[in-house]
Amino acid sequence: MAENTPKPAAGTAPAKPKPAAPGAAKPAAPKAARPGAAKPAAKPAAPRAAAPSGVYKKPPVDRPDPNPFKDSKRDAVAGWFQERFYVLNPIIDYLKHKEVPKHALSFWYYFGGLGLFFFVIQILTGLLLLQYYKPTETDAFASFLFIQGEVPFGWLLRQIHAWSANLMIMMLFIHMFSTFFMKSYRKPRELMWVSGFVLLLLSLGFGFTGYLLPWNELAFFATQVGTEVPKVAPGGAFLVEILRGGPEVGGETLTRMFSLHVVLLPGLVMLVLAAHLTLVQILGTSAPIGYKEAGLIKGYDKFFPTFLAKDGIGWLIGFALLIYLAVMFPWEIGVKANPLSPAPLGIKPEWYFWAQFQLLKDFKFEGGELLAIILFTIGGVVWLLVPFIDRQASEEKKSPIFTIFGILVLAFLLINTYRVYAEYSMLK
Ligand code: HEM
Ligand code: HEM
Repeated sequence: MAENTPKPAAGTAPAKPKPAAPGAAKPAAPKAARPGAAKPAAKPAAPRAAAPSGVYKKPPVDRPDPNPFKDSKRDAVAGWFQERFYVLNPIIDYLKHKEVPKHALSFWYYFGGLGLFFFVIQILTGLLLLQYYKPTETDAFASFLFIQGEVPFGWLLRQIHAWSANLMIMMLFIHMFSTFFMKSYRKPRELMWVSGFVLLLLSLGFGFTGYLLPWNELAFFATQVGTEVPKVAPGGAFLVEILRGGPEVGGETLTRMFSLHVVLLPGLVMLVLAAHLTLVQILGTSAPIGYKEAGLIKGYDKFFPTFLAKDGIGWLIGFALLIYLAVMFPWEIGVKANPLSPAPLGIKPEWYFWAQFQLLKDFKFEGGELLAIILFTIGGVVWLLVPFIDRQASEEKKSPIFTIFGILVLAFLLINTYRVYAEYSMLK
């Protein structure tokens, strides 16, 4: 009997129960009243031949058996779920066959998973911080001090949240550039690139909005500088007011940054992330152009469970690094923000905005800031559309021009970031 299969061995998939397809194994014959059904199944199914001639009788509908599993044994957990969610069986079967190619560059496939890992850490620690954090001008810094000094392990939570934010963004940059240089964005993975790019923007938004929350001096003035930027663009003054909740950074800004940080951004990230990860599952992992033809693929790992287990090792290493950094290199607490005091020396944003920050500093001539914003926006749009512009890669042909473009973008980011680092480390 199909439903009554012998007990499957632990770890192996239990034999698939037959879904209640119409007309499947079980004859539809005795259509017993469905439990809970309002009316008993119309009339007992009369044999078709017995219909009096001339009177049209609808043929009986062949409904699925409401419980095709009544005789099955329910002792295997996986089997129990499979009975209830059998419509998902084709998807599970599909995922079981997913494979990840092994080659010299396989190492770079771990960074997307690491970004995901640090994001999960952010959600967990963020929710715990929320139990004590108070997002008001008067209480924010005090609650932040309370978390750091009084709450049991509060200091560790805050340090983990702050370090994991940095590690997450670092992983995303590595993930983005590695997928760029492997040309993983090429057909049919364009939307993986586009959704990934949106995720990077949202994650930068997380960093920007979170930075103000401790309400210390550095965060306050950095947010003032950061929210000032759009002002030079047409309609920018309006955007600045929206961001700040008024003409200046103040309590309203804190409320806005807080709500963006803990409500809007998490919701948006979850949506886009769901799309990104679904695409990862549907389209699978790409291999660099020409690798297969040149015999450079050394084999394949099953995604479930082999690659996932390897991902897990990466997460353990990431976690160890995170705890080490959080304990050994605590982020400073600073002093409470005072909007009336003059801006102290050395105000700068988080490191992941340094390249743009430097560009704005370099373009300090008449109209320069607007030009910098325009250049950056055009650069961002081209970067977003790369999968659609790089036709060569989509035809599985090498596209060295795009590799050079990627190297230039990376060099620009690294050099400008280093310039800010060098300049500001001298101020200390
Ligand atoms: C649902 C997810 C999240 C929640 C509920 C949350 C919540 C919070 C709260 C309550 C604070 C203020 C406490 C404090 O400053 O120590 C905070 C700070 C912060 N958050 Fe989040 N957060 C989340 C996700 C993220 C993500 C994904 C990132 C970055 C990519 C991030 C980056 C930051 C940063 C940089 C700070 C300031 C850290 C500091 O200097 O103390 N957060 N977050
Ligand atoms: C929260 C942010 C992100 C998460 C959690 C994430 C997660 C992942 C994961 C788990 C994979 C599969 C394994 C791998 O190749 O690493 C993947 C693949 C991919 N991601 Fe992301 N990603 C994020 C952001 C990005 C960004 C910023 C980009 C680029 C702009 C991007 C582009 C891609 C592409 C093109 C692939 C396909 C890789 C291939 O098939 O070789 N992702 N992502």
